Amino acid sequence: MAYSGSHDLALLRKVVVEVVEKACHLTSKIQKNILHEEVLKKEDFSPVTIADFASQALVGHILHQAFPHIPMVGEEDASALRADPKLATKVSDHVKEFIADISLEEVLGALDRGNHPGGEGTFWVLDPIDGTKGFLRKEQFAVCLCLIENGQVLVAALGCPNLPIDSALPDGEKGCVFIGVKGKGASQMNISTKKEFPICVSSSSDASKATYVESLESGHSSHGRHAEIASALGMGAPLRMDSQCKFGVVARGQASLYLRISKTPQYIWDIAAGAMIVEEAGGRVTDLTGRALQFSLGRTVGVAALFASNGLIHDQVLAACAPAEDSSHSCFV
Ligand SMILES: Nc1ncnc2c1ncn2[C@@H]1O[C@H](COP(=O)(O)OS(=O)(=O)O)[C@@H](OP(=O)(O)O)[C@H]1O
Ligand SMILES: [Mg+2]
Ligand SMILES: [Mg+2]
Ligand SMILES: [Mg+2]
Repeated sequence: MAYSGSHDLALLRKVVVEVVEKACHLTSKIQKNILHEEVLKKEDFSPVTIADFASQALVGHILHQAFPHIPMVGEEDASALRADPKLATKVSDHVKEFIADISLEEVLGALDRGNHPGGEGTFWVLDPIDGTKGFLRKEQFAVCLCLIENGQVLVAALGCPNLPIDSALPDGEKGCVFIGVKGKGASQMNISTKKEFPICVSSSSDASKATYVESLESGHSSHGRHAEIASALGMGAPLRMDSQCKFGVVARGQASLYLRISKTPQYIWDIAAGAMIVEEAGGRVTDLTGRALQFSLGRTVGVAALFASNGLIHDQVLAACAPAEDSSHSCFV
């Protein structure tokens, strides 16, 4: 449906793509030589690195300069860095490579812009590095940014620095940005050449011939439950990959289904940008009962289990989910 609100979507798109590209360059550079002491463990034992912090500070600062009145929901904040001045300086030095005159206090302030609670209204949603474990393995990760207005994602970009540009050439050139604009479709841009082309989901309605994609880490979603659903649909082995790159590969038709059956409510920064890009590419994203995801509830979407498909096989997947799922809050099996 066409957007009829007051935002200039073309301007938003330009800023979103530029800032995601910058964050891709910054994070890719850090990824090459990241040191053990540049990785911290969060309270939930998940990793966070100087690259996550630098990426959020860079994006938070640029967005604040361009749109001072729009708040941001971001995965990270500055609390760990305020307690570790040496690490804070490292982060600040990386951000300074892109914004020469930024001070350490401005870097920390830009990071803390991520503390917005979400809900109704207009705000940015940022995952400065999605798939931090993939980032540390030197595999897939994504910089994920979108703008949400009253629960609707208006503009979204997924920067995927290590994803092959052409899925038929897995050893070929890497680095793409997936872009979606509400009502205007989705596209894929080559990070180095800036060449861009429209993308669409796969046109196959035969679920048994479809490829599905899931998280690499079995702790993030239930590989066992996914396998049961895939088996009921006659599908073969999954493609495994870290991060919201999974939404990108569904959006460009490389896979027809992304299953994410977790046990904890999913954060909006892990889902919103990728889900909108799949929908703009012609696909569908719902919980396991077929309900649309809600991005106006706060920092999570309220459900633990969801999937993205090419749309054509969506009802078959819902039927395959139904026997064991009496609600969208499914559990590990
Ligand atoms: N236990 C558990 N359950 C559910 N979800 C979790 C869990 N642990 C982590 N996370 C979130 O998963 C995000 C990474 O998801 P991925 O699909 O990239 O995982 S994987 O790396 O492919 O395994 C990851 O995002 P990042 O923190 O941005 O990497 C987390 O938000
Ligand atoms: Mg994390
Ligand atoms: Mg994430
Ligand atoms: Mg993250």
